[in-house]
Amino acid sequence: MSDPEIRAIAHEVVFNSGGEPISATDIGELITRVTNELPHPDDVSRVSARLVAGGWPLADPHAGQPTYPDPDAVAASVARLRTLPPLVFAGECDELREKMAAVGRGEAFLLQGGDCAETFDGVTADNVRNKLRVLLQMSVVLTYAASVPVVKLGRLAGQYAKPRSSDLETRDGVTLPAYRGDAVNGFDFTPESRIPDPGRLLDVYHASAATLNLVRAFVTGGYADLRQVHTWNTDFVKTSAVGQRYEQMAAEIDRALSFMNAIGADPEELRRVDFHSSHEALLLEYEHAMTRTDSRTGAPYNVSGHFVWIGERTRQLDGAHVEYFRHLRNPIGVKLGPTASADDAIALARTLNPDNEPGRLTFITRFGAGRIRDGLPPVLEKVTAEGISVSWVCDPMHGNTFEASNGYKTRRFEDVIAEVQGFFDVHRAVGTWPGGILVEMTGDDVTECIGGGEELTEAGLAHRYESVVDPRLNRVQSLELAYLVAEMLRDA
Ligand SMILES: O=C[C@H](O)[C@H](O)COP(=O)(O)O
Ligand SMILES: C=C(OP(=O)(O)O)C(=O)O
Repeated sequence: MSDPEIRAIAHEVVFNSGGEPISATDIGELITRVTNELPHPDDVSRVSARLVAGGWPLADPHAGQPTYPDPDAVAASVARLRTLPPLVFAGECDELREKMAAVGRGEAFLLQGGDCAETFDGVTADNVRNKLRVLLQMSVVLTYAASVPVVKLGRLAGQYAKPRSSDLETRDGVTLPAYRGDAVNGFDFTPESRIPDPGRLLDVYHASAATLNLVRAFVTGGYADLRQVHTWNTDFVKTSAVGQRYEQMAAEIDRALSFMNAIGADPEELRRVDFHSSHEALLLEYEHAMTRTDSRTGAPYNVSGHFVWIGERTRQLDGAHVEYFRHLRNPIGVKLGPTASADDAIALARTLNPDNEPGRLTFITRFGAGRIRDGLPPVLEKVTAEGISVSWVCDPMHGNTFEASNGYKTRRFEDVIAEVQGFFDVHRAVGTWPGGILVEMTGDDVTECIGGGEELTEAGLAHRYESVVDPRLNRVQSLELAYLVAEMLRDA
């Protein structure tokens, strides 16, 4: 089928909607209909591509925002969200900002981790505990092996919305709106499930509240007590090579604790940890409804998470997300991918942190293993030369995703390590502090990223692939990463 013919069909699809802007949901249905008229499946994706990317009138004023079929239902959810209690306190966000300032000064290291996309079904005690457990293990490894204070930040209790590279997903010739996270629509591949449902925004609130409640209980109620360092090392991890290495370290920590006990030292810091929550603040309806004026200072805080970030796809200087974030008092992050120039970064910093306040702004770089050594230096050098106060964090996941030969979306553990190593090397060369890592990981024994000490192969991906969007490091890979990063930190 020729381009003009495809264009004609696409035109017809648009005019079938009466010339009105049409939503992603409608497009999904229309394209499924058009599919029946097209002789070859490739033509379907060509039509989709034209509809979505070719300047057709999509009713999607803000990048990454769903188009809800019923505006009244959205208004009702937003109105309800506005009445609900905060999930975090402004004072806690201020504490985290202070900690991020220490990261920016090179006095601490950020460990930020959790699922790519949380799911409502994943809100179980086991799941939350497993994630927390591996974060605690990673944090102890980094602190003990590198003697650097670690700021612990969960990518959890709010990470329910995902930006997608395509509005549509096609399976076996059927095209539907893409899954955008449990905050928006269902993962099931049916037209009903993929319709954006604003009732889910309330589910996000309740799922986040339940998760945060449990995390708070774990970190203050004894589970995070350093004397539990052995009990975090359980089941499949304990028998792995890295689990045994951890066991030796835990024994050393035990001896040190016994010594402290013998001399009568029992600092409170050993009994509990500071732990904060973070997510990408993508859905403006939700995030805005969860923004409250702090009674102490009169300043607006997003009270759905301590730290929120702007994603790579929504960091346009004149975009809705930058405009929203500029008013918040929370510590905030911005992703910088390979297309970000030094001038982009400087303009973002000037807009989002006009007072150049330490701890307020974090740049999370995600260039990819093959590009970080060329892409990061010019940005880092120019931002530093401008005297901009920012913490630098490496996301070694999002620039390293590819589709395996068997169709699974995956990442190579080796690429993840190579990007972190590149990040450390570039910072050392420029004379700046490699402030932390943001990783997509889970506390379970999943098979989503290939490589690592257990040498997971592409064929092995099928064994236990559970992520609904991007592949995560499993618990053994996460611990291996922590040891490798600890070595890099020691050298830094
Ligand atoms: O987590 C990040 C993004 O949501 C994800 O990488 C997008 O994936 P896609 O390219 O499959 O839409
Ligand atoms: C979508 C994400 O990353 P990025 O914006 O860097 O693609 C993410 O961290 O979930």
